Amino acid sequence: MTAEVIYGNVLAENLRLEMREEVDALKEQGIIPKLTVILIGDNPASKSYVRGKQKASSFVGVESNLIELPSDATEKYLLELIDTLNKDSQVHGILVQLPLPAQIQEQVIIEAIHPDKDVDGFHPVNIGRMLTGKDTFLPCTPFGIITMLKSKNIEIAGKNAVVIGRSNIVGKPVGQLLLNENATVTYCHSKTKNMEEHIKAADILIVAIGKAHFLKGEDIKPGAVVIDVGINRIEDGSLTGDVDFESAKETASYITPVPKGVGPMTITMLLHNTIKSAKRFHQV
Ligand SMILES: NC(=O)C1=CN([C@@H]2O[C@H](COP(=O)(O)OP(=O)(O)OC[C@H]3O[C@@H](n4cnc5c(N)ncnc54)[C@H](OP(=O)(O)O)[C@@H]3O)[C@@H](O)[C@H]2O)C=CC1
Ligand SMILES: Nc1nc(=O)c2c([nH]1)NC[C@@H]1CN(c3ccc(C(=O)N[C@@H](CCC(=O)O)C(=O)O)cc3)C=[N+]21
Repeated sequence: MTAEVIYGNVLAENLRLEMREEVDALKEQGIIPKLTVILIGDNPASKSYVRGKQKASSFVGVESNLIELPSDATEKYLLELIDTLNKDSQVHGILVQLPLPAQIQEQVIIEAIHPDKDVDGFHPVNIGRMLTGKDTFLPCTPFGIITMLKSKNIEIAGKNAVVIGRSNIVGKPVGQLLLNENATVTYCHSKTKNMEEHIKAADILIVAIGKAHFLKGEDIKPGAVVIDVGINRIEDGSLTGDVDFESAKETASYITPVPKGVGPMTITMLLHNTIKSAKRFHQV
């Protein structure tokens, strides 16, 4: 079997075209969705993601404002900046690019962003709302993954979904969203025993660990759906996922590539959340 490739970039482009129309209509009512991105330090990967976000925002018509801080910026300064943005009625979404330098505690910053402007969906209030299945900002990468599965009418209910990785931004929330869709969810992580057995039993596999070519075609059940979240820069400078795409596509039924897979969907869901926030603020 050769898998059907789910191109996130194609789906993302279609969704962005729809969003552009929605934003045009909002602008006619005087509403301009606005996202503020805070980038601390000069990590090249972070800079590259932030550029992607800026480009996509301008395509859709979402106003996007980038605030760059030096790598020695203090937690106190960042908290004051967030407080100002929380109070700024023109700003609908605030995103602080992760990871943060060591002197700044990630959780303190995440909790300082007002839940109504937390378009990343990382605030505990929004995580709690997601957990209980309430309407909220869903974390962008997990939301993008569910949207990709649904775009291909892939059945989730009753399936064995295995998530490899348990970070707060990807692994844990994607498992929760799959559970909300009635999958039977297993999480694997660095302490998991007999991981091969879990992987072999998976109908839907989400790989989010950050290790190039970790998963091979021979590891998976024939016909499994494979979602590759990993972004790894390898020796030759190119990007590759956590999945050995060439071998896995011979065994899987559906597979996502890297690049052009989950990454562009993450950015698209960020714009979706920003537009949602603007609409909610203006009660439309
Ligand atoms: N495409 C996109 O939009 C996005 C892509 N990414 C990419 O996804 C990948 C994961 O990111 P993130 O979740 O932030 O990563 P983290 O580094 O925060 O977490 C990695 C997770 O993988 C687990 N893990 C690591 N090695 C193994 C192993 N050999 N076997 C089993 N589990 C393992 C860790 O386990 P433990 O908890 O036990 O340490 C941890 O839970 C990265 O490549 C990142 O760049 C991230 C965000 C968005
Ligand atoms: N507060 C916060 N929110 C995030 O959502 C967040 C973050 N911090 N920190 C880092 C991770 C990573 N992330 C990516 C987004 C897009 C691509 C993406 O578009 N990738 C392209 C390739 C881009 C390229 O060529 O460099 C692709 O896969 O096709 C990748 C990774 C968001 N993250």
